[in-house]
Amino acid sequence: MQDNKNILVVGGAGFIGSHTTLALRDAGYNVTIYDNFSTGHEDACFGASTIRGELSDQALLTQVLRDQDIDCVVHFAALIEAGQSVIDPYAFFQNNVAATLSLLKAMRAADVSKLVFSSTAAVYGNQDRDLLSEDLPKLPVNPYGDSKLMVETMLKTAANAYGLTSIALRYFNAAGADPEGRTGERHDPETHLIPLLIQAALGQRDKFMIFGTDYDTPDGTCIRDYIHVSDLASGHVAAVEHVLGQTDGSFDGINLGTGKGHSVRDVVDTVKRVSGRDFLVEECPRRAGDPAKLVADARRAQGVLNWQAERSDLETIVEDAWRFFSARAQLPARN
Ligand SMILES: NC(=O)c1ccc[n+]([C@@H]2O[C@H](COP(=O)([O-])OP(=O)(O)OC[C@H]3O[C@@H](n4cnc5c(N)ncnc54)[C@H](O)[C@@H]3O)[C@@H](O)[C@H]2O)c1
Ligand SMILES: O=c1ccn([C@@H]2O[C@H](COP(=O)(O)OP(=O)(O)O[C@H]3O[C@H](CO)[C@@H](O)[C@H](O)[C@H]3O)[C@@H](O)[C@H]2O)c(=O)[nH]1
Repeated sequence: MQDNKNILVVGGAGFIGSHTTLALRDAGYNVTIYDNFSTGHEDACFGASTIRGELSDQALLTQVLRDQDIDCVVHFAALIEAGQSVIDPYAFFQNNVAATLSLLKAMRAADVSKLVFSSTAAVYGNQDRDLLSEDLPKLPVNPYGDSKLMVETMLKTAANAYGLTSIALRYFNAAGADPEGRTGERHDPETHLIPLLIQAALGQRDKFMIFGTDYDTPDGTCIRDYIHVSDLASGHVAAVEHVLGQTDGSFDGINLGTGKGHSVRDVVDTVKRVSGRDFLVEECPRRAGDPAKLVADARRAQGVLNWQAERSDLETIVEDAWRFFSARAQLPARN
């Protein structure tokens, strides 16, 4: 148990942040959430002390870091949709890069030197190999991946210059929901594969569209490595413990994935099977900015963090997400 360590979870009201907040509290940390609630939800903060603020507000962040006596920051706040980043890249560079620099400067001013950062598999782009290991050249194919790689570069330079100790967790495709149903994926508008399929199965959408059936993959659709959000949460707890135990400034980039890939068609079939419902599936042109295949080499996380995915077989991910979405479908409409 980590008594007395204070963690600031920036973007803690969002999908992965809310699950990580629960896991950090279960591990004995004191959590403060900092969020502008642009995509997060107040009822996903679970009574943690919450501050409404912008990632770009360096003065407020410096004050919060000092007042709360923060030992480590976990930074989730970002725009997250790769496809949208092709349409409006400046928004991604502003929110994901420029605003993150404000956070890093606030940490320096407040003398907080430990950080766990949400990076992404999108930094790898298209590579000619089955599994993506951390040492590969980074070749993002969309501005979202570029924006995350820029932050990784800032963290690497800050290790030498200012003694910042950080880990960039490069997660693959986050999915699923808290097994106890306390929180789940609530992006609005939703663009992610599994929630969209479940909404189609629940009759909340009239059809599901496959973006691209002409990729160089066995069934022509994109392949991704789906990782349960509860596994991501435990990966963050392990990363926080790791950086808190380090003394000198350092940077590390570590994959959080399973090492198994599933095509879009595999996921469609799994959602139909788990839900027991059929729905219309339409084949459409590719979505701009989608790499054909992203599957993790997940060994380094095991070696460095003693972490591996426990709940991430596709069936379990879809079952947990299905339970969460079905329960919410029973609730009265909210505005
Ligand atoms: N969802 C995935 O599959 C996935 C995969 C890889 C990496 N990531 C990364 O993980 C992180 C979290 O993703 P998520 O799916 O939980 O997204 P999310 O949109 O649910 O959560 C993001 C949170 O950050 C907050 N936020 C955004 N911009 C902010 C700002 N300028 N100031 C303050 N708060 C702000 C939002 O209100 C929200 O609570 C992101 O950095 C994303 O890039 C996500
Ligand atoms: O209606 C849809 C939605 C998605 N897809 C496909 O499903 C796959 C997964 O798409 P999506 O769920 O949107 O996730 P990604 O675009 O792979 O990006 C997610 O996963 C990345 C890591 O791999 C993260 O960095 C991003 O933040 C996160 O949005 C892709 O091939 C999409 O083309 C469809 O075919 N139809």
